[in-house]
Amino acid sequence: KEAEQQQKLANVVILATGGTIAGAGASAANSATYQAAKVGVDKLIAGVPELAQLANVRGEQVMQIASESISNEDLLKLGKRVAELAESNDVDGIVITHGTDTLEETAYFLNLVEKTDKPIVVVGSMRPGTAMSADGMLNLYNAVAVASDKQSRGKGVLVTMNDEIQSGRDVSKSVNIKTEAFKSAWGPMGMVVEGKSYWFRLPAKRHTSNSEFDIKQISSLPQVDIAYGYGNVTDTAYKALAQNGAKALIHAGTGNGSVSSRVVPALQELRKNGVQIIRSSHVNQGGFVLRNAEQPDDKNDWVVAHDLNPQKARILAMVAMTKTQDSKELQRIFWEY
Ligand SMILES: NC(=O)C[C@H](N)C(=O)O
Repeated sequence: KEAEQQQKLANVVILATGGTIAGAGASAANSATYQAAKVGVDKLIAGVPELAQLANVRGEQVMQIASESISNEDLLKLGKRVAELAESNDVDGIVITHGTDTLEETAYFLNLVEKTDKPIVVVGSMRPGTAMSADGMLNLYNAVAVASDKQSRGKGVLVTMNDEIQSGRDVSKSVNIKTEAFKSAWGPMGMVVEGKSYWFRLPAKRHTSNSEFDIKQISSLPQVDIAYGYGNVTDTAYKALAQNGAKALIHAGTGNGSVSSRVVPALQELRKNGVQIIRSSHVNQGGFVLRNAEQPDDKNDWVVAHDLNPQKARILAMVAMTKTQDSKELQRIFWEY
């Protein structure tokens, strides 16, 4: 009977990378003061015995770090392991436990480079497992539920936080102290309640199987950096980043991705020297940067990130520049993904 039941369940692999979901604090009252990346994947799985009713679950520890320290090499390592598992006949879905600080970057990266329709769900928590009202257990339970559900196939990389199913492309950490930390300007795709998914929308942008990018063909990512726009800004950071080898600079601009008159000449000069200039916005609720609005992008040969926030624009620029150095191609990619 038990063997029969196991055969019916989906096979889900949990790839653990660290973060607060694997964090531990000194006491149950420590919801914000704790160390991330302390608990191993087997202990995480053992902490939620109900997972066994959703799927045949096994875990792998890919790394054990706080997500603010994730490097491009870490992204590639994780991406390649996900691709291997996705190709395996005995894997139906993949869950990635991850720190929340850069979860939106990793989820978007995988959304761009994994050539599979199998569900890939990235999940984290805002409180460590040792805290009162820890959110990691339920978030993980929800992630496994979504990853084992056939309805989740072909919808791009997903993020389950706070009972919501979000698109890995759109979602962003918007608050750093609440459990309802993850928001998308365009709304969640669905809800997951008591282990069941309820879907409301589909992503409109290219992703996974329909993407022109493939992790198996990417061996390194170019250096792309971000510089912030604000009152009284100077061009020092932009120039220093370029001097240090940045192939593209994401301008985390004010409002419409506007650029200070004190910075414009340096960016025009950098573009002439081959550095790609990509205008995004650092507004909190989702930017919307259009070509030639605020700045003459056609004349300057700059690119706009449209609705991608600066950190997501960095991910897309890196992935795109593994294939093209042409600014028009880059802009086409920024519209399509
Ligand atoms: N809530 C968290 O996971 C934050 C932690 N600094 C991390 O990203 O690893």
